[in-house]
Amino acid sequence: MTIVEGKAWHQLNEGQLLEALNSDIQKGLTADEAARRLQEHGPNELVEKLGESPLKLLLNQFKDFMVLVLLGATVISGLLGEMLDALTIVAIILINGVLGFYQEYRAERSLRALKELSAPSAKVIRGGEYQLIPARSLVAGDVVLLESGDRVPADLRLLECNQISIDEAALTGESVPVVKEAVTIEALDLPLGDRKNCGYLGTMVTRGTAKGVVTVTGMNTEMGKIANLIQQTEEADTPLQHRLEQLGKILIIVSIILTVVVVLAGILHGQPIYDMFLAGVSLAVAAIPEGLPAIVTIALALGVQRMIKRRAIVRKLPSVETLGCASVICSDKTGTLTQNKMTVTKLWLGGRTIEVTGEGYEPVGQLREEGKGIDAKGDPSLRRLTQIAALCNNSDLTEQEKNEDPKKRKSGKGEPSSGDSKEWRIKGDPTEGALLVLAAKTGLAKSSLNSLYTRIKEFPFDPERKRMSVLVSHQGGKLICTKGAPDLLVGQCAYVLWGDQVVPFTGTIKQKVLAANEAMAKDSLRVLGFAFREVKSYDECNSNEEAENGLIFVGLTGMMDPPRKEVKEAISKCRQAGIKTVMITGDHGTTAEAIAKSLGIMGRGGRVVTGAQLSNMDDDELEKIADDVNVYARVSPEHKLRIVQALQRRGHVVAMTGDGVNDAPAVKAADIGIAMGISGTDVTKEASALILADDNFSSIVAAVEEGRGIYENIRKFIRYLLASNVGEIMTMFMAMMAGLPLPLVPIQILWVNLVTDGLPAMALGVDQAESDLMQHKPRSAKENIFARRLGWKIISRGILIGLCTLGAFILALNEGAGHSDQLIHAQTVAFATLVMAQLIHVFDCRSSRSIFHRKLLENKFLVLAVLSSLILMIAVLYVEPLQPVFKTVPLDLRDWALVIVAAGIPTFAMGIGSVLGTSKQKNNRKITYGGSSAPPTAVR
Ligand SMILES: Nc1ncnc2c1ncn2[C@@H]1O[C@H](COP(=O)(O)OP(=O)(O)OP(=O)(O)O)[C@@H](O)[C@H]1O
Ligand SMILES: [Ca+2]
Repeated sequence: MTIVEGKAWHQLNEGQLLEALNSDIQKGLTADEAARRLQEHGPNELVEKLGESPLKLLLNQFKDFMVLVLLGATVISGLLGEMLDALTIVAIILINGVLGFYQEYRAERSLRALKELSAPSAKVIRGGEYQLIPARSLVAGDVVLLESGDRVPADLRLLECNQISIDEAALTGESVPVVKEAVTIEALDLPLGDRKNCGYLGTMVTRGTAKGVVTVTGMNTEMGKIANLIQQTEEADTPLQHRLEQLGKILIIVSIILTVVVVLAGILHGQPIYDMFLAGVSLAVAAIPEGLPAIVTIALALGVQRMIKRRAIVRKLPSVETLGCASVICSDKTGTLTQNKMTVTKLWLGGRTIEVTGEGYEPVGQLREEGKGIDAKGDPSLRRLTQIAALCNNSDLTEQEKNEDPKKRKSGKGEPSSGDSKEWRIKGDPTEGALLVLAAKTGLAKSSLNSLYTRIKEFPFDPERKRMSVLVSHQGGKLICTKGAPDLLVGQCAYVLWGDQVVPFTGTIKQKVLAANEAMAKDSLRVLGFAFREVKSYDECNSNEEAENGLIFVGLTGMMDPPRKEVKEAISKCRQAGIKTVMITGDHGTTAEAIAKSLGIMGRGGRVVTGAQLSNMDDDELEKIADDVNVYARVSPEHKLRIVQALQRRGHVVAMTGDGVNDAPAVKAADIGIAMGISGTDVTKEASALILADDNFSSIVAAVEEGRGIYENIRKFIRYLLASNVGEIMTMFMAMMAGLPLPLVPIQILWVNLVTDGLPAMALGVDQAESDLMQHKPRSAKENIFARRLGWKIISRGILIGLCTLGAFILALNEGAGHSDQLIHAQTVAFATLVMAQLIHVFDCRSSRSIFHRKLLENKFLVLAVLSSLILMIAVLYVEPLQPVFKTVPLDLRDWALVIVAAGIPTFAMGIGSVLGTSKQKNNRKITYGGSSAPPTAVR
């Protein structure tokens, strides 16, 4: 416990506290002072247990069991006087280790960079101004603002509390949020949970707002004290990584068994024991796909980086895999499907309809009724409406310098800024901003109201009530001003303003209001209602229930919120990909439906379900209809959780967006929880697997696309690596069984493992997606990695590669009968055939169909990798000093003809077969589905 003058932080009163921290509750610290303190005390971070040091990572590469065996083999070769063998093996072990190190190091670094991207921020007052800064640069004495949904960014003493509750479960285990108060507490020894005037790093604000001063930061915080206990939660492997690790273990055992069989068979057929031992060890090393986990991590990490470029930030690596399986995307409407650039275009006031012209936030435009302009000043109900709109409002409308375009700045030769270098901007909620623009168009500025009215209290907006109110006082008295969803607001009104008369809110008038609401909603407008009443004493307004009652209804505003341009295309892409899009919105059903229709979300027979209907359904009923619903409107956040669960019970893999605190449970429950990067709260972000940097629906679809591509790429290189290994083993196995000499010498096997297997496999990890990637149904989350005939392909191509290599070996052996270098020549032919067969086969692995279905040179990395492998092979064959090392002789043109024919067979024979197969399939399909109306099916 940090003690100041013998007292703990919670015991100090405001004056003592600010003095102790040398801060100012109004102005905060100055930027200089904050920088100085940051320098002195260090960043506000929990010191992480360092990841593996690079050196340790490097040494780890040599701990591998097989590498140890290889080293043993080296020692034996050395002892037997085969110095060249020994040196080469050592060199290969070293290169292998360095490559492995590089892979893992890169994977680790990109994962760390990801972590930093989703780092939290803090709202502070510095030098008298509000700022958003990275939480790590907070210092003691900083004045911090908290609001619902925030993560507390350091340990704070709270000095102003506005109905704030904080969930401290992360610290105390207590799951009920603690109500905080800005009081001074006498008692010294209090459990953390009882220190009602403090907030602690890492806890979550569930409602209300507060202002506090940072007392301690980083490892000195309460969370810091227990950080060593909690941060050991290691990054878990993704399910795929886990499965591949198990697969790797099985493959090790199989390879060792096969190797032992090969060695024994060789010895029985009279091969020298030492040769067979070395060959066996090399074969085992080659056959074990030791690089697999690292390549998977790289494929995932690089994919994640591509996603960042497409504005989707992955917080949890396993979600990359789940993304590819998504079958339903549930999305918020406002800001995600639409632009959240609101403009009021229509008003309804006591039976009159008024059009508003002008676009964007510039307060220039006209109000017209039946084609004629109207004078706002002489229109009492209009003035009342704009007054409520501006008072019951937490946003600001300002004219600011345009952010200069960096490109222009370069070319512009310091010209004086022209007239349109300023633009109107909104600080805060666009819905409220649009209302300020409307008020300004009638000549009413919020700033001029502020001098006449004092805000006493606010009943903040919450998505449950769907309205907000303020209590203000002015010379003439006190006023409640309310705005919110009209269908709910009418229930709180007893009177209505009709012209300049206040009359009872009868059933007929209510019907008129609701009809006007519907009519605007049909035009896709977002409709808000406005109401007010005079109050005599503040006692009438202790809670929102008391305050928002017996109100006088004034009118409606309808605002346009255009759909985001890219979204329509993204939605149709989803449809082709067998992914359903569902809109979940707090907005009115008719508005939601109109927008859903314009975006193509509502299919034939689609349904709109409202929150009220949802509340009347039990979970079974919801589950029954869940597949047919396209739009959920006027929902409360807790409905979202039910929707996710219903869809999951229907067998869907659900992606769900959210922004507010109350969305967090649904976001957490979804298979892919998605938080908004701009409008989202910390709580939701922390519950999410994916953050949308631009809040944009199309970024979700981009992420799904990447997710699918990454998975397919992983399958591609698994296919390549394993087929290569099967080929290597089969060559040796069959030769030994047939009593032939060794077709490949150990050093060649090691070379193939290092060069031919390694580089191209990595290039496959970043391969372009196939063109039909988003044209077939999502794969099942339970799908085996070898599904869709991948296992069959691996084994069949592997065996074919082995057969062809062996065939070339036998032909060369027979042809060269009698020559002194007969065997070494045949071995060189086998070596070249194996390498070429793999380098041709790698192009086949890019396609789920055949080599003829992809552009050959599309993947530049692959072309480079294959070229380097080729060059290295040619070097091994033709550079004289290398020949004795790799036991090769130069090949002539006739040899090459044999090599190329033999190496081409596995890929091209199967490729031609598959082309014939596909055309047959196509014909069949036409018959089955009757032409072009065929549903999207996987052509696998
Ligand atoms: N600042 C506000 N003040 C008063 N009422 C509001 C305010 N913002 C929204 N509303 C009302 O509450 C309703 C629900 O708003 P909410 O923010 O929950 O969802 P939304 O923004 O309409 O849509 P989505 O859930 O798709 O983002 C709105 O339709 C509107 O009628
Ligand atoms: Ca290998």
